[in-house]
Amino acid sequence: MNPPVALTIAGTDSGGAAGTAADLATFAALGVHGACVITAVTAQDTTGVSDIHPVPLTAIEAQLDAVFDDLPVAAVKTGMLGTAAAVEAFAQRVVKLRVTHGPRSGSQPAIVVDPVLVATSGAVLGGEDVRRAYLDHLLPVATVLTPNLDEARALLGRDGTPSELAAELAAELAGRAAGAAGRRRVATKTVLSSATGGRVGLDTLAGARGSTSGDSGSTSGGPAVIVTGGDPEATGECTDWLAKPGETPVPLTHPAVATSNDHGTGCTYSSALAAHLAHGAPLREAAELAAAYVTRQLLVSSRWILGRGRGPIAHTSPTIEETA
Ligand SMILES: Nc1ncnc2c1ncn2[C@@H]1O[C@H](COP(=O)(O)OP(=O)(O)O)[C@@H](O)[C@H]1O
Ligand SMILES: Cc1ncc(COP(=O)(O)OP(=O)(O)O)c(N)n1
Repeated sequence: MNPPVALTIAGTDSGGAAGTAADLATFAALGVHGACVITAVTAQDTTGVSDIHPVPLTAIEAQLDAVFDDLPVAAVKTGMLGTAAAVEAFAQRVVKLRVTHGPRSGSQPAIVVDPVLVATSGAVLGGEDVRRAYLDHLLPVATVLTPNLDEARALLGRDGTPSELAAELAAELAGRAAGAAGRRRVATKTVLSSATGGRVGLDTLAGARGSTSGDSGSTSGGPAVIVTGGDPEATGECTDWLAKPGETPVPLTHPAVATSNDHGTGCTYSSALAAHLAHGAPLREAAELAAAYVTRQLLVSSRWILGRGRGPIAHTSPTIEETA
């Protein structure tokens, strides 16, 4: 039987901790075939990022064409997109997929957006124009986004508790999704109407709204939001907050691992989430399974001494570790 397919759209990390290295290893560990679209090449190690080389937009588009024209992608995870143009191009692709397939065809991928802006080392991986492009274009059409606390604060431009930030982001994006859907509905109707001699299916119009079916994401037209992190050192626990538009945020708590080897944790979490969605898990269950996977991998690497800075979260096979 074929495995589900997940796609990562992200940058490389030459140190093998974050970016596509983390994403593809996580997909493989969770029984998913991983495809990858590279957006940027970074020179990076456990101490920081020393160089960033963005991939030209035409090459990103060509990679997207190659994957979507050939593979049945069940989930997409976006990581470092690097430029506002790349963010916008992928957002347009998502809208096109929804218009082409319709919301109830079963062939629409879940879209997990890790809105990467700054690495733990402090390196800027996306500037103000990228932040704006996320808000204006990609986040409103996502299934779920997974900002850490700093990213949630940056996206909203204000501070708050993690649960407040999650709820406010979900509300803000639901508003933007509704506004964008209205504009797209008019444009789509015009385009499809002329292409079909006036016949426009209701499913097609609903698909252009960016809503998601089932429980892979939100229920009312905007993305779900998971603000990750919490304060593990203070409490011995990590709490991620899951918010869906119009619903009270839900705390998802798991044990914290005492470790400084956590480089790549956010990438690993969002990829694990995409992998479980690709297997068909409902969103909350996928989030809990993703946190459990991250916790296990942080435990595996907690005693490693690799590199001069914050070492990598483990991407080794748990089976090999457990039998060593
Ligand atoms: N020390 C830790 N022990 C267990 N889980 C952790 C730890 N640190 C982060 N996590 C979990 O890893 C996932 C990614 O979170 P986060 O660290 O906020 O990402 P990022 O690397 O983007 O800052 C979340 O589920 C979070 O709860
Ligand atoms: C190429 C690349 N993409 C993303 C990140 C950020 O990684 P993340 O897992 O969110 O967190 P850090 O541990 O790096 O802060 C990255 N560093 N490089």
